[in-house]
Amino acid sequence: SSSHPLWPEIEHVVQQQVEWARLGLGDSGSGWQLFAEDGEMRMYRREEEVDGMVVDPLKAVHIVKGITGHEVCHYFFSPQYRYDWETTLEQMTVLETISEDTCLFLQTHKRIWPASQRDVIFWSHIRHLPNNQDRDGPDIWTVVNHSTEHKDHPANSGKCVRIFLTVCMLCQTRVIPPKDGTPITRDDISCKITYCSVVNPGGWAPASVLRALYKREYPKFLKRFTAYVINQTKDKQIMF
Ligand SMILES: CCCCCc1ccc(-c2ccc(S(=O)(=O)CCO)cc2)cc1/C=C\c1ccccn1
Repeated sequence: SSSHPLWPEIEHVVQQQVEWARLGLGDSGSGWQLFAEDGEMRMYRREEEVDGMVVDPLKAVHIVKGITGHEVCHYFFSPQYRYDWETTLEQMTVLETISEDTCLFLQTHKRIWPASQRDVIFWSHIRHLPNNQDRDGPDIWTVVNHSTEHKDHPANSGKCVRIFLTVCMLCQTRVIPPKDGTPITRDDISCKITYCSVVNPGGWAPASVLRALYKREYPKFLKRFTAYVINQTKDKQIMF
């Protein structure tokens, strides 16, 4: 609810991330490097370091047929599906359900040798930004995940190194209604996904290890997640 202490930060970060996700990749001078391509999926990163740590921003654009932005955000936000598609997850705890569109998560991720195991605490917020003003404007659904602190789980108190992240899953649904006026089916819909993430690995991790991990894990994650949504929704009513 809007009275929660995190609300002002949630409002600010969501607006900022939606703007960031909707920005194109700029010209080649903006430093974005295409590092993975698979069908309609294109993944870009920028090489950035903070205090000698790799914090490469990532931006992926993918167009997926047969699903809507609402469906993508529903399966990305809802805790009950996460173990089905998040392969690097070891443990997920919902620390607080702030409202039906905002949760607080604690996640520990599988250890990636030779780095030590990581955990993260983040708020997650799902939002529909309808295009009610101009009809042909984009109808957007988004989920923003942004790391935060929690009094019961101080950083680096156990075996895990605390990481920090901001993630935005932004979706625009496209519908091409059948010419003969028959009802819209999944063959008439597609979703343009923009996935942005900045992960600060917390403690030191070798740049080469991190960059190899990102190169391997991010394409796998987005392909697996979108395939999961297609499979979960294929025999269900379309969620617009
Ligand atoms: C040396 C280890 C560096 C840090 C490892 C790591 C931990 C967590 C996370 C991470 C990535 C995406 C999310 S989310 O999009 O919010 C979905 C909800 O789970 C949450 C966490 C990333 C990464 C770093 C790389 C990496 C990249 C894609 C997949 C797996 N690992």
